[in-house]
Amino acid sequence: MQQTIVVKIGSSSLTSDEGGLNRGKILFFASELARLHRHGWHVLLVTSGAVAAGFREMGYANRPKNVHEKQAAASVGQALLMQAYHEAFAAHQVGVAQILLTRSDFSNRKRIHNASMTIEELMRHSIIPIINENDTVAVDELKFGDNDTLSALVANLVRARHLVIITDTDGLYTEDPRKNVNAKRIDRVVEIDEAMYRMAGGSGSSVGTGGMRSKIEAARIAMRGGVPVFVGRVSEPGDLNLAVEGVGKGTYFDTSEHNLPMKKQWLGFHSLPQGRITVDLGAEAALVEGGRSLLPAGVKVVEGEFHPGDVVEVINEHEQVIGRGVVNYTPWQLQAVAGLSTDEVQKRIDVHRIEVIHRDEWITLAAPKHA
Ligand SMILES: Nc1ncnc2c1ncn2[C@@H]1O[C@H](COP(=O)(O)OP(=O)(O)O)[C@@H](O)[C@H]1O
Ligand SMILES: N[C@@H](CCC(=O)OP(=O)(O)O)C(=O)O
Repeated sequence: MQQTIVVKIGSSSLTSDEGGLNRGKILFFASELARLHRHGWHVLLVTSGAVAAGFREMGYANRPKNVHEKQAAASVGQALLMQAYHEAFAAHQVGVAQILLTRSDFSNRKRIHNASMTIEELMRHSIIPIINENDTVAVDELKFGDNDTLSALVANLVRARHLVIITDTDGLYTEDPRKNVNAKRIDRVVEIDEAMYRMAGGSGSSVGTGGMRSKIEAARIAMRGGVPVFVGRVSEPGDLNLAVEGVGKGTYFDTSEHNLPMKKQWLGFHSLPQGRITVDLGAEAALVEGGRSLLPAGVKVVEGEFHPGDVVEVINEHEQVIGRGVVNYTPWQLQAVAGLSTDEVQKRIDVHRIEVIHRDEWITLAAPKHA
């Protein structure tokens, strides 16, 4: 069976700070990807660069910050981006297709199933799907913002053998290497913790958006889906092959212990929460460290209009998201019994299940606290 590889290329690798596409770089990446394709891989490309490619043509001097300006620039730039890839891949007799996705597509089982069927059909015809966020319709709170997270969700969706995130630095450093020349590269990561997020700064260029922080977040999502990740530089012919062979210029995120069942992947990374529950310290420890269910006693605040069976986000007393789960109560039931012992709850209301969220329908999203 052919193996699938997802490659994400960031704006900083395709364009310049002044805007506009760098055609030389597009030709280079197309030849690197075509090489993998020839070697028998199913290749999926997740590419940024639409806003960066389009803003000059729109008449803006710099990358716009306002959402509508960005969306307009992206709709000009997306066409330029696809045209450039189409020409570049045609030189290798490889066809390409455009797929634009938003987070809400991943939350809807039917839509994501359709996207996945389309991708399979394209791959059967040896066509490379080129994926970007659908910037025109993505509303603020649903936006991936950067494409790192999108690439991880795609990699989990197609059960990729590898996710390669190409950027303009050769991996994750102990600090932003643009700010501290003495920062050291981390060659291999087996577990992502809070200390790692603290090492990562924002974007180093004026065209990129996510910085290393969003790459770590992407690596965390992909690792939990069982997909190993490489984050680094691909700048010389053959570099992409080296990255896939485990000797690339970058950081490798290992997956040996991180395989989540599909149901929990959906819960954690694709579902769209319908409400928020704030829990106390004891409940946080029970959920995150004890692997236990959430009981009414630990509930402090209930927000949103959800129904039993919906997914809700759970936050701690510091307003940090600690995870998500399928809720068994309506908001009014939960408000009526928040903070009460199980005996008290059973006296007051009639619920199908006593657990607010059962541990089998829960996923922890907070990074482990050690280090
Ligand atoms: N700890 C770190 N290690 C490596 N790079 C970092 C770190 N913290 C911040 N960065 C910055 O992240 C940038 C890459 O992210 P970004 O500009 O968003 O690229 P892309 O467009 O490829 O997504 C690097 O140029 C670097 O300046
Ligand atoms: N969808 C946007 C992606 C925004 C972006 O800059 O992302 P990235 O370069 O991955 O940090 C675009 O194509 O411009």
